[in-house]
Amino acid sequence: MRTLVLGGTRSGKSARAESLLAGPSHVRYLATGAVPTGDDQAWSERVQAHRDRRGARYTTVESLDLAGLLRADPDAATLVDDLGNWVTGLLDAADAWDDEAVDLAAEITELRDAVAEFRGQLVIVSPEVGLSVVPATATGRRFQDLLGAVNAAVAGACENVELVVAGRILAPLPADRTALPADRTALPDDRAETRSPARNPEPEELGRSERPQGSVKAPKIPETAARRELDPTDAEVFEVVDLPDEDVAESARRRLLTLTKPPNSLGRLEDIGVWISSCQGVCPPKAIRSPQIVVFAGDHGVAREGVSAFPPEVTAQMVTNIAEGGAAINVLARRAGAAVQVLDMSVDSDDADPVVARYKVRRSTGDLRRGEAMTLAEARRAVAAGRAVADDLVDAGADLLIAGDMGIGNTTPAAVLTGTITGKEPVVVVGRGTGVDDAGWIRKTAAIRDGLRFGRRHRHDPLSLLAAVAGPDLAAMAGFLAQAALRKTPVILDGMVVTSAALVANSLAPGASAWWCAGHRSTEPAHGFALAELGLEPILDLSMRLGEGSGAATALPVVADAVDILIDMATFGDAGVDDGS
Ligand SMILES: O=C(O)c1ccc[n+]([C@@H]2O[C@H](COP(=O)([O-])O)[C@@H](O)[C@H]2O)c1
Ligand SMILES: Cc1cc2nc[nH]c2cc1C
Repeated sequence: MRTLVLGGTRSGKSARAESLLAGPSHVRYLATGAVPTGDDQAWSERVQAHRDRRGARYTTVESLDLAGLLRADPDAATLVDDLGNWVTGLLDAADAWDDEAVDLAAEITELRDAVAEFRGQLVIVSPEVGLSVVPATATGRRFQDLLGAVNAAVAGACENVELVVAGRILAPLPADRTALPADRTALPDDRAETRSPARNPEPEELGRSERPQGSVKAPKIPETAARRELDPTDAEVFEVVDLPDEDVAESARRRLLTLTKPPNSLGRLEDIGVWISSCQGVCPPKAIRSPQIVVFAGDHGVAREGVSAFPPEVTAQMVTNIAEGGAAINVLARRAGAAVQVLDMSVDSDDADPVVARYKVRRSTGDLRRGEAMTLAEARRAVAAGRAVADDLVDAGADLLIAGDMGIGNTTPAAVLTGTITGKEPVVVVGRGTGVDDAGWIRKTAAIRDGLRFGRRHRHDPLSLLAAVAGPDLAAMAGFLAQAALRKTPVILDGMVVTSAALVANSLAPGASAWWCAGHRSTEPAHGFALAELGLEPILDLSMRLGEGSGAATALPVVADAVDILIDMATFGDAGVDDGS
C-alpha cells in the first residue's frame, strides 16, 4: 500500500504519516533534508523532536536518491519525509534555482516509477504549497511549480492520497480526483491571477518546507510503540462507565428524519450512525478518521493437546506476517484506512521484535484444564497492558478501536470463558476453530469441559477467571476493550475470541458494552451466545472464522458510511425535495 500524505507547514502531516506506519516492527526512514550545520538551533531541535517521536523502530537513511533506495528494498516498510526537501536538494545539487533549462522531469519520472513498483508499505510526506498565492519571485514560483508536478506524479502512483489540515485528515482523496492525466503531471503552467503583493519568499525558506514558523505547535502525538510503566492495580480498579449521550442520540434520530430519504429506509445503517454520534457526543458526528486495530497474540498450553488443526508454531509465524503487512487483517485494514499493530503478549517464542513484545507477560500458558493458565499477577499485568495500549491510541487521536486475536488453540479458552459467563455446556460452545477434525473436536470438548469446572468457580471474579482458564492475550484484550469504553471510544468487536474477552471486560467494567458494536457473526457457535449475552446484533454475517480482527475490519467501512450519511446527506429543505408531510 502506498500513501501520499500532503499538508502545509505544521499541519501534522509527519505525525499522520508515522501513525500509518504504527504496525511494522521496523520502518526505514528516508530523510531528504540535510540537517543544517551552524547556528540554526531551532531547526536542529525540531529535527531531533521528530527523531525522538519516531523512536527506535526507525532506521534513518539520509539521501536524495529516493528512487534508488526504494528499488533497492521494495518490500521494507518505508517512510519518506519529505518531497519538498527532495526538490530543494536536487535544485541545490544542480545549482539550478535560476536555470529554467533544468526541469527535473527525468528525476520525477524515475521517482514515480519506483513508487509504482514498490511492493511494501510506503508512506510519503510532501508539503502542499499550491494553495497559497503564486510567489512573486522566480525561484519561489519554480519551487512551487516543481513540487506541484512531483506531488501529482507521485499521487498517480499511490493508492491513497491524504491531505492534512490543522491536524485533521481530509482523507482519503478519491482516486478519480487524484489520478490526473499524464499531461497534468508535467510542469504546471497554471499560475495565474493571484500573484502575491506581499514580500518575496526566499528560496531556501520555500525549499525547507518543515522549517519552524511562528509559535504554532504541531499536534503532539505520543509514540504509541513506547512501553508505558504499568500499574497492576489498573487490573482491578475501573471507574464507572458512562453511557453514550442519549440526548445526542435523539438529535441524530431527528436529523435522520430531515434527510432526503423515506424514514428508516437506511435500516441499521441509521442505528449505527446514531450510536457513533452518541459515543462522540456530537450531532452530526465527526467522520471516522483514525481507526486503530491491535492484534493481541498468544499461545496456549492446551494447543499441545491436539485441539487445533494447526501446530502452535504458526502463532509466531503469523505474528511476523502481520507485522510485515501480509496477513488478511493488513489487507482489510489498508482498504478500510485503519492502522494495524500486533502485540506479542504470550507467544511461545523469544523471536519477536522488542517493540512487538513490549508488553509480553510470559511464553504460552499453563494448563487451563487444571485452572492454571497463568498467575493472578500475570493476569493483572496483561489487563493493565491492554488498558495502557488503549490509552496510548486514544491519546494519539484514535477515534475507533478494534481488537484482533492470533493464537493457535485460542478458541478453546475462548469457549471456556463464554461457557462460564453465559452458563452454557461444553458441547454447545465448542466449535471447529481452524477446522479441527472429529478426533480433535472430541479432545477439545473434553478440554473445555475440564476448563469449565475451574472457570465456574470464578464466575463472579473476572481477574481470577482470566488467570485460571484464559491467558495474557485474552486478558489484555479484556483490558483494552474496557478501557476503550472508559475513554468513550467506540469499538467494533470481532469474532468469537475477541467477544469472549469482551464478556470478561463487561464484568470488569459493567456497562462497557454500550461502547461496542458487533462487526460480524463468526461461524463459531459460542459467538452467538456471547453476542446475545451482550445484547449485540452483528453487522455482517459472512461465514467468517479467521480472527485477527478481520470481521471487524470488514464491517469498518459500513460504520464509516453510517457516519458519513449523517454528515453529508442533504436535508429535504436544502435540496428542495418534498418531504411528503
Ligand atoms: O474469532 C473467531 O471467530 C475465530 C474462529 C475460528 C478461528 N479463529 C482463529 O483461529 C485460531 C484459533 O483456532 P484454533 O482451532 O487453533 O483454536 C486463532 O488464531 C483465531 O484467531 C478465530
Ligand atoms: C494461517 C493462520 C492464520 C490465522 N489467523 C488467525 N488465525 C489463524 C490461524 C492460522 C492457521
